[in-house]
Amino acid sequence: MTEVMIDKSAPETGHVEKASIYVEDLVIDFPTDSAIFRRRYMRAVNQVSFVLKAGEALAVVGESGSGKSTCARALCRLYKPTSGKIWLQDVDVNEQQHQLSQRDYAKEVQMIFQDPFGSLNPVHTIRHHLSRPLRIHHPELDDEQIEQRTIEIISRVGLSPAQQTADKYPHELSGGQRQRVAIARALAVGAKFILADEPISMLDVSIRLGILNLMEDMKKDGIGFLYITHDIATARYFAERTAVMYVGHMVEWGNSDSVTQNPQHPYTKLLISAIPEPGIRKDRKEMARKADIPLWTPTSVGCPFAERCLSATEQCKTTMPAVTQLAEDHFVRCFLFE
Ligand SMILES: Nc1ncnc2c1ncn2[C@@H]1O[C@H](COP(=O)(O)OP(=O)(O)OP(=O)(O)O)[C@@H](O)[C@H]1O
Repeated sequence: MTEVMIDKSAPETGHVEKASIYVEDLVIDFPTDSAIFRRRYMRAVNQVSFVLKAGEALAVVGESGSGKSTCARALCRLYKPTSGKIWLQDVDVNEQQHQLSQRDYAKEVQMIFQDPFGSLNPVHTIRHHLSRPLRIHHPELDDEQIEQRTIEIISRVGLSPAQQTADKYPHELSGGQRQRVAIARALAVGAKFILADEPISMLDVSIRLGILNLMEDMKKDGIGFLYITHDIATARYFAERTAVMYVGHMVEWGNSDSVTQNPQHPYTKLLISAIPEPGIRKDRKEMARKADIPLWTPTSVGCPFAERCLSATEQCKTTMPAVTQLAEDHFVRCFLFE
């Protein structure tokens, strides 16, 4: 696999110099029935574009069902895009002709999940969980080197004493320790990108920061993160850039400080209003209309937030707003800014 970095400019993501994983107009439809003819579909992801860069994090925030995990799964090649492209460096990862093997791809891109226990095998020790990917992805290493690397990686993710941890089984570790093992496994593979799907949401509040700080350290080693979260406050803490998704659409994105400190899209404002602040009572009823989250289909039109938006006009119900650039790295899809 070639290591050449491509130079692409992503119209929807601003100033992109050295793209690493580049997602262009990603669309993912899922069938909603099993009819052979006239099968109906829902559109889980619609025209999403973004770039993941080495050594940086992009946070994707939004409510449940907004298409965050579907994007990550498509990046892992678990779902094939209905349309749109995903590039790893200069390779189209879904290109049939020069098909990148899953093993080569997994070496670059790994996913970690909300529930680390679900991705660890209860009958195997931590040593087994880490030495196996080392053996598969680094066949040049002998047994002694594999043991040495295993212990190094366990220490690297902050689990000590490393030798004793290696002998433990997943059930003997706490939730936070298990998430560190999941991260260690991505390191054992040698992944350059980690797709972290709500990696701290199931953990005790007291240990969440430790995991975020570990991932922050890994950015310094050049690892790029897609950080999926409901929690816009941690997005700002951990990620350089933030994209806000609603019903499969990216509605606002850019530099995390701008998006979270100076939100412009009515939906981003609503999300931020949901962050609890001690001593301040907020009335979210004033921020949006009560309406069901729409089921988006390939034939849906307009802005997905129109039904809930207090500023919506007739135009919002029939036409998708274009992208407006608000600042050097701050973009929004909303007629209020056109
Ligand atoms: N394999 C699938 N088959 C059919 N529909 C799916 C599938 N995966 C996801 N969906 C639907 O796609 C939409 C987006 O789901 P997705 O899991 O990506 O959202 P999310 O933002 O990650 O939500 P959460 O935060 O709850 O994980 C949802 O309506 C979901 O029901």
